[in-house]
Amino acid sequence: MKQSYNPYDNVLKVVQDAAAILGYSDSDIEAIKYPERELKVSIPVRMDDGTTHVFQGYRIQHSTSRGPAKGGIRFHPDVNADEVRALAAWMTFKCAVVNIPYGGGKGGVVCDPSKLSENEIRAITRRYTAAIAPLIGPEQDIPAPDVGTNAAVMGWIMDTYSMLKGHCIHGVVTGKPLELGGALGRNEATGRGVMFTTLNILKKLGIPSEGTTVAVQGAGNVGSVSAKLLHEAGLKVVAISDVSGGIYNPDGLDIPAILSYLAADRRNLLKDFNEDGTTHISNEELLELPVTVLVPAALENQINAGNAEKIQAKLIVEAANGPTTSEADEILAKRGIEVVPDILANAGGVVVSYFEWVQNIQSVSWTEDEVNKKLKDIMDAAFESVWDLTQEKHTTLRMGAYLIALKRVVDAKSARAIWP
Ligand SMILES: NC(=O)C1=CN([C@@H]2O[C@H](COP(=O)(O)OP(=O)(O)OC[C@H]3O[C@@H](n4cnc5c(N)ncnc54)[C@H](OP(=O)(O)O)[C@@H]3O)[C@@H](O)[C@H]2O)C=CC1
Ligand SMILES: O=C(O)CCC(=O)C(=O)O
Repeated sequence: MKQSYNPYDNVLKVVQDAAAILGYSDSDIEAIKYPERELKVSIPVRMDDGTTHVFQGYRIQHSTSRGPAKGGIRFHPDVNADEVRALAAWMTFKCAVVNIPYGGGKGGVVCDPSKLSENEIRAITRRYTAAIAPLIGPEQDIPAPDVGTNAAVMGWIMDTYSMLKGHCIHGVVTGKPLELGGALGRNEATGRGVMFTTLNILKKLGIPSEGTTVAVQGAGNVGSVSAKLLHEAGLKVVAISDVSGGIYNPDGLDIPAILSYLAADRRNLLKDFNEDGTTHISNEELLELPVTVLVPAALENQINAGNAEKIQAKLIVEAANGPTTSEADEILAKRGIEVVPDILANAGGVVVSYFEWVQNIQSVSWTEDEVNKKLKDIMDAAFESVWDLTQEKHTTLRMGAYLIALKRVVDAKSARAIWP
């Protein structure tokens, strides 16, 4: 099933369903079905062993109707054009649902960072940046971190772009190191937004947060910060995983100890982590645990027609982009399992990226408290508006989020008279 899965079909389906509810004609949404710009690049790199390897990369701008394209860069072996297209479109709707002045874009390089040295990753980043330089810029398209990339990679992008332009340009990329104009709070922002959203939905459903059980799939930037902040908020994180599999303790995991172990060395894997009361489970088993909240924070297509009937969680908070397929969505809705959609739940990252860009272009800096407070205000307001619309229209939260986002994108296109 995973091989034939095309995430861009998922995007088109939800957009078409939302358009039908909004009463839009095919012409109203025709332009939204096609990414505005797609660039495929070849990236020759001299590897540490002296051989030359040519990596394939992409930068795709789905929409710039509401502002410059915005979205992360993924370094992962499974990167492909349809995945980047879907990720770019999700960015368009994510920025619209939280109402920040951006369109959507995404980039990726087909590579496995776990098998590359730091020198090789830096060489890929520099050559990739040079290749996509005609498309990016603070007013055109602003990359950020995603799977397999981090603040260091963003710093190399900023440096390469600045070298090409002949002067320092902080605002070309967000999620940078603090020394290069990175925003305080950006590293934790996506997970912090996931935590705010989880607390918001629990409150609406009348479930107390204290002691509520959570399973988190993924222990990278988003998974680890989500687990940490949910743990600090009083929830009981009973399972977490990385690419090697997961660990489970029904009495609750020692999240600080696990995160210190993972942070100590990038080669540390959860399959080698042992603690009293903890059992090792697969990523598939983690998704089917008897928990109240499931937080998928790894890749797309994790909850699909093959396992949706087996999900025991009452509530899924999508920290990853596209973890649930359209088929699974229908099954979960019929089973009464609430899904807080990716474009809302994981929007904290791009919201703080927006704050970083605003600070960069104005040459000002905000405190971490200011950033976190403004983030909470935006996440809470977006959640409330989606929740209220969902109640009014009797739809899922995903549909509620798309109704708001699609209307904003169509209104912007129409105000610009993008179609003749
Ligand atoms: N970074 C950001 O700001 C944002 C990210 N997102 C989304 O969140 C998700 C995670 O991104 P991020 O945390 O940045 O990425 P990271 O690269 O930091 O972490 C990815 C995590 O997923 C694990 N993983 C990789 N492959 C698999 C697999 N096949 N099964 C289970 N786990 C796997 C990785 O394990 P290992 O480390 O062992 O390889 C790692 O724990 C993605 O969907 C991304 O698009 C959404 C909004 C913003
Ligand atoms: O911070 C950003 O600009 C985008 C982060 C991202 O790629 C995402 O939200 O999926």
